[in-house]
Amino acid sequence: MSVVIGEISYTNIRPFFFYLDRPMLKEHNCQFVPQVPAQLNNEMAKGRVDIGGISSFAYAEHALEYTLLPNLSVTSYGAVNSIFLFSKVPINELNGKKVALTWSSASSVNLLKIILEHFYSMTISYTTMNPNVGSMLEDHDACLLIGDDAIVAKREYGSSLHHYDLGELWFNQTGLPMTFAVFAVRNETLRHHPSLVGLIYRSFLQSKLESESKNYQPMIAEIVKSHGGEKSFWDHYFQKLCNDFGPEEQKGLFYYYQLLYKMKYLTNPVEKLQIWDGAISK
Ligand SMILES: C=C(O[C@@H]1C=C(C(=O)O)C=C[C@H]1O)C(=O)O
Repeated sequence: MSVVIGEISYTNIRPFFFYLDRPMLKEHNCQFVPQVPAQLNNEMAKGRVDIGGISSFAYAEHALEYTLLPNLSVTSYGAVNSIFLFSKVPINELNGKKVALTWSSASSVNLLKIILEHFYSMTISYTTMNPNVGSMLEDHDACLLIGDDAIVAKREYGSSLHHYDLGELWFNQTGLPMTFAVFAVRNETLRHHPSLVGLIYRSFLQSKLESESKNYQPMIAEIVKSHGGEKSFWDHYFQKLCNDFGPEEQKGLFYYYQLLYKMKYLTNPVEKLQIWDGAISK
């Protein structure tokens, strides 16, 4: 039986995948599934993806069925540079208005609800749509995009629309980092394949460390070719993202979960972050 690895199809997850020895992992019966976060969240919930990056919100919905992998995340301390609310009016004029949300996200969609409803005390009407600013704003006052869609939209609409970076709005209100993606494994997979989970974990960690030690340069060279944009943009983007998942990142994430539960966007509270402690020994 193979172990299915979820690979978020956005550039922000690349440091964990760029240096993976894929042929070796495939020999160990691993399979890779590249999809946007909302699809991976769903596939993991259905048991069709076993391990990999998912929206941090999806972990909260399945905290009793999944275990988090330590030291791995997509986190920002302040501006994340790829999660934007684009708006026709300044953000403080959005009360009672209509906001379109990309269907590809879970963490950022719920973070936006915290920001607008809790921090700004607004009532908003939401619609979930394809991530296309033009069609989203036909009938809405603002729209949320994430990942590479948001990076491209910022190039096009950055000077004509108000735009707000959700990582920055969160940090200004809380002083805490925001973790958008975590690495999780289904508890069932961990029970059946503990040593393979260990091998996959160490491979992610090693790829992250190698990416960092090379200052992301070989990876950025590829991204400039495949995605366009200035090298200086990508340098800044990856320098600013934090890929750790230690006590400070966990504190920010836990506070996000507490607010979501209070606002009834989570049915059950997350009592604790269950983090794998067998990572090194297995
Ligand atoms: C930083 C980002 O984080 C992503 C945002 C996610 C979400 O909103 O659910 C999920 C995974 C992350 O890769 C981004 O997409 O720009």
